[in-house]
Amino acid sequence: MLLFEAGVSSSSSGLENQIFQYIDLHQNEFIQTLKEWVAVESDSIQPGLRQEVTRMVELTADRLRALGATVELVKLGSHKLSDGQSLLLPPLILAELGKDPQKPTVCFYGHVDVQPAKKEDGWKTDPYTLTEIDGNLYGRGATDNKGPVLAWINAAESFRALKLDIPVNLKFIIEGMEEAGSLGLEEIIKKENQRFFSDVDFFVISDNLWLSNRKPALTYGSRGNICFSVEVRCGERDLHSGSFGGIIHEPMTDLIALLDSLVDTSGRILIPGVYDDVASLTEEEKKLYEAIEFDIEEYKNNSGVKKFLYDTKEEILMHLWRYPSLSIHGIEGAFHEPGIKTVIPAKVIGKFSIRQVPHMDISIGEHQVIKYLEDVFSKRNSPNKLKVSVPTSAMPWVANINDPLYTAARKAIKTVFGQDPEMIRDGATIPIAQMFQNITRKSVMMLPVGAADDAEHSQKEKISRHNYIQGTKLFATLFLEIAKLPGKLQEKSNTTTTN
Ligand SMILES: NCC(=O)N[C@@H](Cc1c[nH]cn1)C(=O)O
Ligand SMILES: [Zn+2]
Ligand SMILES: [Zn+2]
Repeated sequence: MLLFEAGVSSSSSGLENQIFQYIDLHQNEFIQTLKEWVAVESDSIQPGLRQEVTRMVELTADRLRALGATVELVKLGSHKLSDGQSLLLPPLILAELGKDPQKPTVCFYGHVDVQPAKKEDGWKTDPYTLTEIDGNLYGRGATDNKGPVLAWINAAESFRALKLDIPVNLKFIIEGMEEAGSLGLEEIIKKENQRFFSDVDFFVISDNLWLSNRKPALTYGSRGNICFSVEVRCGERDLHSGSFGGIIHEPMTDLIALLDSLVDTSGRILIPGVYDDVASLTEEEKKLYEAIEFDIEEYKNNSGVKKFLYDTKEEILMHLWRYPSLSIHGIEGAFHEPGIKTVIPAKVIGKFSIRQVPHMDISIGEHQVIKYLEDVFSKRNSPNKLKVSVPTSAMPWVANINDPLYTAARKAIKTVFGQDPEMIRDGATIPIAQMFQNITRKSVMMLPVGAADDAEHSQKEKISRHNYIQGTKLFATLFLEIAKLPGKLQEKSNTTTTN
């Protein structure tokens, strides 16, 4: 069996200690860089902030160049906004550090765009000023995903600073549109499959959280997502509700009825056929849920919500990971500011999404939803215009946990955190996971460093100093563990799915 020649000797624990010491000593510098990154309002959702996303991508490229990496900024073109205008997408980073044919090649994916955040949303600290309170680093993007991206870069930097050979070749794919559905990404992965990705052995994504506040996790699945926009329009301009209220079919009333028809009070999706293709639950899979350590009270506390739809650990985990869910996100055109405005909006757009699971199909899901909404709408006898569109969608992903990449990660987690990881799936969507697996047929793993209470997308997003610094050590240790793997094994053993 061929071993990757990676310069790892039997004294690798001494090597690890040397690297860990360096990381501990330089932790404040690593936090300072995270502070500089969080200060960039790289919100990919609001068109007015697109320049900041591009600036953030360029800052990341500078950091990679400083590491010694070769960096390509790939143009992704533009996309259409709902008002018909077209907007440039930020470039995508493809970078590489090391090209030794004797070493395995690991490609790291991350994103440097963030969800919107405003102090007025209820943040206790300014979302774009990384603020340390009781060992936690609060700020938008701290855990999703600037912290983990920097942890990976810090890990490589630590080898360089210590003049140690990095035992793997590193590749990076860093995007600026993940939070908006990874626009333009799939095309590039297809295009680069025979070039940039051709020599990649392993893909590592660190863009999710542990299941617990304390216990590390390794992730082998994520849900997909179909995002829907439902537009109802009565005319060209808003109307005075004193002059027209009571004599017209109001778009908002139609829209609320449509949105209200989607889910029942138990959380069940009411669209006919939605559950038809959901993978059936096997006895073997059932046992996986029973064996997982999961503190319902802790998870509830993290959410700030008093009661969940389900009471048992198994039901909760299954409804997060292996069953679809439907969430309503917002209404464009609705008057949402404080005060009273007695208007009838002429056009409103409702937004909701369906998290998909194996073996649901995106196009079947789209058709089911469109047909259902048209049926519900037709029963209202409204003369208004209904338009349903799908701005973005992504497929679910499940990997084979017996892949050697997972073995390497388990060992690295045990070394750094002193305990075995919880093997988990994630209820969120990482569009690139299934793209990597489908297109490249290589091993894909998600290795989170953030804890369950990191409040991704929320008003108190944070990463703890501990997790950021231990996460940096984890990635450095992973490089060493991957270098010890038997070569070429991964060709045989990826892409098998476990539902
Ligand atoms: N950190 C991952 C994440 O939050 N991903 C988004 C991606 C997405 C899916 N549909 C639109 N964006 C998520 O909401 O899961
Ligand atoms: Zn993310
Ligand atoms: Zn996110």
